[in-house]
Amino acid sequence: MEVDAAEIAVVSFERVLSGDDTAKRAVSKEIYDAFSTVGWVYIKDHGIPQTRVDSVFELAKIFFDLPLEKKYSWRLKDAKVNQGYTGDGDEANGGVDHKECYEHRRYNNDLCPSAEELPGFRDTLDEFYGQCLTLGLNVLKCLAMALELGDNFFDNITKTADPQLRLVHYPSIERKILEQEGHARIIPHTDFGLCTLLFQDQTGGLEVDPFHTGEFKQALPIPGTVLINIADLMQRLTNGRCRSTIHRVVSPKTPGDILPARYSIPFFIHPDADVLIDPITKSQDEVKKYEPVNAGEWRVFNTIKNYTTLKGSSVPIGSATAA
Ligand SMILES: O=C(O)CCC(=O)C(=O)O
Ligand SMILES: [Fe+2]
Repeated sequence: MEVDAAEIAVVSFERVLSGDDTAKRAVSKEIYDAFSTVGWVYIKDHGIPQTRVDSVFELAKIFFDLPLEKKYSWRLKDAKVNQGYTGDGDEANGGVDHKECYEHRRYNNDLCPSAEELPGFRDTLDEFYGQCLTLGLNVLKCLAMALELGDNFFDNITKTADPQLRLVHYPSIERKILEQEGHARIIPHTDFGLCTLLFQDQTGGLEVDPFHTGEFKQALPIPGTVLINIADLMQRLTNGRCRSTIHRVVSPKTPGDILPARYSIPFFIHPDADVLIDPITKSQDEVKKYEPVNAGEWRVFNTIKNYTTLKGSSVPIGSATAA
């Protein structure tokens, strides 16, 4: 079945990195327009060198090519930390994902290959992590500007935040396995933090359901860009103004019975654990659409929900969406 491309704006960040205040305001509006409609935007001229992005993709390939036993020596064990390796089948939320991941953190990062085990891995990921965090916070500064929250609003709720840099490998697989009912490379879900930066390779298969009608559209790879999508806590915080939209990864639109492998690199930005996410209303009459939630509890609850291997523990909190 043919699936159209989603209408996701491509916004140049050059005017934010080197422009004046008027230029920044114009970009902020473009970003807000995207976040309040489809919930996704492509950012180009984002300042992270392509050579760096390429080197992280190469390291991901080297890492995932290691024997399974070796990868399991860094196995993610604790949802509160949510760092390390998860094998194919370890993460699922009501369906079957065909993927393996490695999660990298800045403070809690014990389950990371050492320089002896995988030369350059930790250092490169640490640096890339810093670049993603800077870019993400700059994008959030634009959003704060557009929402008139005060430019440092998001800096103030992410001071000790420990976002998660994820390497994802979707192995080459038979089309007929992936296209079974309930199976996908990653099943439909929304992300649950504030927002996600997403670097993808050229394989394709990422799809977004922008208006939750069940009509998925392709979020095509565009070289040199990073996709940014709104996640659940931002939707709650902005009382629904910014939209956390459902997405999935399915078969790429290429012919053949065997699908090629795909790699992607999401970077999930979460607020500080002690922050209360209470919807911000713009007038006295505006009704809050969501209950306040504690950001730390929210993250742990949703992580546990996603990992089939971590289901033992539980954290009392209201219902939430996936991945
Ligand atoms: O691989 C992708 O393009 C999307 C990954 C994703 O949605 C996620 O990890 O939450
Ligand atoms: Fe996602």
